[in-house]
Amino acid sequence: MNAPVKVLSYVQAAEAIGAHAAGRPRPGTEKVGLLDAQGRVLAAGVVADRDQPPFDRSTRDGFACRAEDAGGALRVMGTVRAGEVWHVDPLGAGEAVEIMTGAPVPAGADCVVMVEHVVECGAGIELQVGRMARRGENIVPRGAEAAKGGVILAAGVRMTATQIAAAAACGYAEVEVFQRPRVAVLATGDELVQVADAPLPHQIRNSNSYSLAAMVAAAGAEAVVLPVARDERGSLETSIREALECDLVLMSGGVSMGKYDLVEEVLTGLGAEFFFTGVEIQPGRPAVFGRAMGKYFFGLPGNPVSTMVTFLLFAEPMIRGTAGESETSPRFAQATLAEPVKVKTGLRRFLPAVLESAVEGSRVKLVAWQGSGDLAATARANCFAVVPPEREALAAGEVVSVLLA
Ligand SMILES: Nc1nc2c(c(=O)[nH]1)N[C@H]1C(S)=C(S)[C@@H](COP(=O)(O)OP(=O)(O)OC[C@H]3O[C@@H](n4cnc5c(N)ncnc54)[C@H](O)[C@@H]3O)O[C@H]1N2
Ligand code: MOO
Repeated sequence: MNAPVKVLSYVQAAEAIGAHAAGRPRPGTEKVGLLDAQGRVLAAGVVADRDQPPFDRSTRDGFACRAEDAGGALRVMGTVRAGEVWHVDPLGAGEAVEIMTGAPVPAGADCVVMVEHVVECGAGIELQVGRMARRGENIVPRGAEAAKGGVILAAGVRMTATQIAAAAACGYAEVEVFQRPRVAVLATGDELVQVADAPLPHQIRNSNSYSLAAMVAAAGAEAVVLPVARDERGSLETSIREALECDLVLMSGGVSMGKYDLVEEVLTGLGAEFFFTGVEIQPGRPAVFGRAMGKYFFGLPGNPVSTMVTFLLFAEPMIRGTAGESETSPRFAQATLAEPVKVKTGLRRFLPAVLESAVEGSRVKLVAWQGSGDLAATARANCFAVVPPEREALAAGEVVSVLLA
């Protein structure tokens, strides 16, 4: 018995994924050293242990003074450096303290004038002609960045360098993160041989288990790579049952119309429900998403580029949701087409392309390819340019979305 046909638009499929990803139960947690938190998802919020900054902080090397006095000559009472405190009396009228970037502003001062904006005058200093000082200038007040007890990082955030630094600034030597989900990778197909084996002329090396394992790891999960399943009901069912012991299952191949495309049939026999059995995209049209024995699974089309595109669009958001991450959307950017593009309408296209990234006016150029089996061309690409389903011809200079790999 085959699964009911349910073909969605890309937007509908993405919404379905988003809804299921958001509803995942929270994984177990563990504590890890701060540097080991790179790429992990925070399970408990990081809270400011004191005001940030903890004192009124000078943002410039210069002189702390009262703005209302800065029109005249100022007596320099001493120096305060980062790591020091001005313990002498609060600043009075006409007084200044030499101050370094990062030092606490002495009591009584309400601005810092930059050293390059003053001139010496007698025993003191004065502002260069035409310069003004404003109250609060070059000072970040205590607690302006965060108040003591405020949440700096919420649970569900993925930790990269910035979040690690923010946790370090709050005194966290360790953080609580979610355990990594275990994601089964199951390639199917009688034509497949292992990478190290010599293929016969009609055989194909199994590359999908490698692309999937690498992308699963990059998404912050643990890949459990199972032996290739053969296109035979009994052994396929055994392999799928084993895969369903993991938190999430990624299968590749066997989801199209061929006589030996048995993945959906076997899943149906296991009582699976299907959320979609196709998406109006290319590559990746036959992509399948469902749930069996309480576990979500993807049947990703076997063509190597289709496998990767559908992973990025659907499987990765689901992995991120399963990992406890609150933001799960695929990463899209915008760029200008370097050359015109012509395609057939009806499917949203994700075409291998090179993004020439620039501070302004990033450009994207398609890579010539032979379709969704062309791994060699795709290996020269660094993104996929997106062509909306209703567009047949796009002109050079048009802005398009690109899916970042
Ligand atoms: N009559 C139709 N034929 C096809 C349709 C269709 O709608 N009607 N859809 C096409 C599309 S689109 C795709 S994509 C493929 C998807 O096919 P399957 O998911 O069933 O995948 P297979 O047939 O098993 O393999 C397709 C292709 O990919 C190679 N492959 C498979 N697994 C691997 C792997 N692990 N590593 C490397 N390469 C792999 C396989 O050898 C085939 O060349 O169906 C179209 N056909
Ligand atoms: O849509 Mo299939 O994924 O082209 O080759």
